[in-house]
Amino acid sequence: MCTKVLFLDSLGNGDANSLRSNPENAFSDLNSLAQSEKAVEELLIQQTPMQASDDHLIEFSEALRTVAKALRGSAEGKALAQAEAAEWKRRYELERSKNLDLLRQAPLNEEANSMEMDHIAKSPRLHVPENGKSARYALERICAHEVLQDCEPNSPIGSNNKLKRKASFKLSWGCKGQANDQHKKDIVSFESGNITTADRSINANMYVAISLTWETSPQNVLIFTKPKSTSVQVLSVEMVRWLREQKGLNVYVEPRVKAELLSESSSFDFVQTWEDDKEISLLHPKVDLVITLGGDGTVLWAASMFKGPVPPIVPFSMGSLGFMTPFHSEQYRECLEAVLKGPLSITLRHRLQCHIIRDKARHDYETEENMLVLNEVTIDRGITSFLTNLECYCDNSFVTCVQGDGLILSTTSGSTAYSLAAGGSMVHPQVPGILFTPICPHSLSFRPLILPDHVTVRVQVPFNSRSSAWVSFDGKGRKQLEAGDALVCSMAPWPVSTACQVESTNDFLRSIHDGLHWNLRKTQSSDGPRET
Ligand SMILES: NC(=O)c1ccc[n+]([C@@H]2O[C@H](COP(=O)([O-])OP(=O)(O)OC[C@H]3O[C@@H](n4cnc5c(N)ncnc54)[C@H](O)[C@@H]3O)[C@@H](O)[C@H]2O)c1
Ligand SMILES: Nc1ncnc2c1ncn2[C@@H]1O[C@H](COP(=O)(O)OP(=O)(O)OP(=O)(O)O)[C@@H](O)[C@H]1O
Repeated sequence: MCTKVLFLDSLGNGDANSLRSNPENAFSDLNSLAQSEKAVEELLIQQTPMQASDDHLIEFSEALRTVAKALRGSAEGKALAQAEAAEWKRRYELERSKNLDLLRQAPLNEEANSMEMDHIAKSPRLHVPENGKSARYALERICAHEVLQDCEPNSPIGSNNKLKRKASFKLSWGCKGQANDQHKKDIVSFESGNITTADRSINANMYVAISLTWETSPQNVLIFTKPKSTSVQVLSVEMVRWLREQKGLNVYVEPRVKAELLSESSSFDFVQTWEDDKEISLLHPKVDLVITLGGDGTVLWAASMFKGPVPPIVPFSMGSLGFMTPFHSEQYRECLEAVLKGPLSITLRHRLQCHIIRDKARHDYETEENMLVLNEVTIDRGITSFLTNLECYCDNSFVTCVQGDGLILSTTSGSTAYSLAAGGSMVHPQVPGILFTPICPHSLSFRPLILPDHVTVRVQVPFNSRSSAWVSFDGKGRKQLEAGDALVCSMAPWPVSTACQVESTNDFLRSIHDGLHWNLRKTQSSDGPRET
């Protein structure tokens, strides 16, 4: 009897605890559980005569066997999920590094073909980051801005006319951690116009005000406008004319806007556009500055046009809310004068890169394209009435299973959008992090989380899910996730810089005060009881 009690204790507590404390050992735990279960059976067979007269003992032993089976089932499930998570992670990392390599190589190869070595010799001073990068890095920087092609009016974006330099700029960080707040530290050069997130070892929280200084004057401006708005159309006509006639800039617009301008006057012939959406990928090397006329949706739209680095964006507010649109359209001349002259304060907004991995295409080399979001990626139940069943992993750790209407993975920029409506916290857009916000979870204890920016989040629809789920990217481009499909999401290396009216923190606070009337309350009068 004593032996049985000891055995019960080790099975009931020891194994379950080791599973909790060290999930990597799930497979070895499985073995020990299987052995334990077998031992229970053997014990029951050996001792049948004695237990036949002891009904309670039999009942107890059967209960024990059930517990052992349940534990084994759970450990099996966990081990499989972990093995699968590790495999997804491996595949994702492999693909990610391959894509990054391709990205790094692409401009260099293109440039090597089209450029003479004397261009390199003539290239201006380099600002290599202080921590030092390889010669290859330096060569990339030299090459990057030399090969950009200029376009004659009316020619499509990609046509090769003559070599032209894209305007270069540099960013500097006002460092609050120093004794003197005015201290500025150059982080990286932007001669190629490619803004890439700075070294992660830098304590991002120490840096507050980021300022952009033009090293050469911007020449090419791309304007995105909210469609079907008369006020926006009127302003765009005026602004394009001013940019050309007063500032002598090349202006690019979307094909729809060019048609609108031409219907206004044939003198807008100088405005450049593109014919084929594929040419949009050539926008970045051409454009020094992006202007948006609309609300936050137009900023999201503009950012979505750039699948890699994004030129600085100057967002004019012509909508109702405007968290990312600090500039007033009435003063566009003064604003643009100041921006073109520089230096200007910017908010460096992080983006998430998202990737769907289809179970059906598990063994295919080709996978779906990466999506970049400035606000958030949402996984929801779509039109089905079933609860979502979403298994979430952060790197290799199981986070939780979302049973409810869905889940929002948001940037800190998007923290004031859908995530806020679902109960997530508002976070300053320059704080690095990924918001993990459930939508109507069917559990009282499911509070939103904020994860660090270096993690990879994987959301998977399990095979036993009752329904599929739907993914949308900044509220657009809905895609279905079938059972077995997964969405993998991590911080993208290409942030979006938006110009500030005053400075990043000031603009953020103004937007939550003006846009949301955050914590607006009548001030209590002094006319009443006081602390004595
Ligand atoms: N329940 C909700 O609050 C809800 C539901 C769906 C989508 N959205 C948001 O709408 C965004 C798409 O915007 P849209 O303009 O294309 O669609 P839209 O025209 O439907 O506008 C959605 C609203 O969200 C605001 N918004 C967008 N980004 C914001 C941000 N970063 N901070 C604060 N407010 C923001 C816009 O100003 C707009 O008023 C999605 O990314 C999502 O965040 C919110
Ligand atoms: N250039 C564009 N081409 C196509 N669609 C666009 C473009 N710019 C904006 N949109 C879309 O138009 C919609 C409305 O845009 P936006 O949010 O800028 O204006 P708004 O709704 O008036 O602003 P607010 O919500 O602040 O009142 C968004 O869904 C956005 O994606």
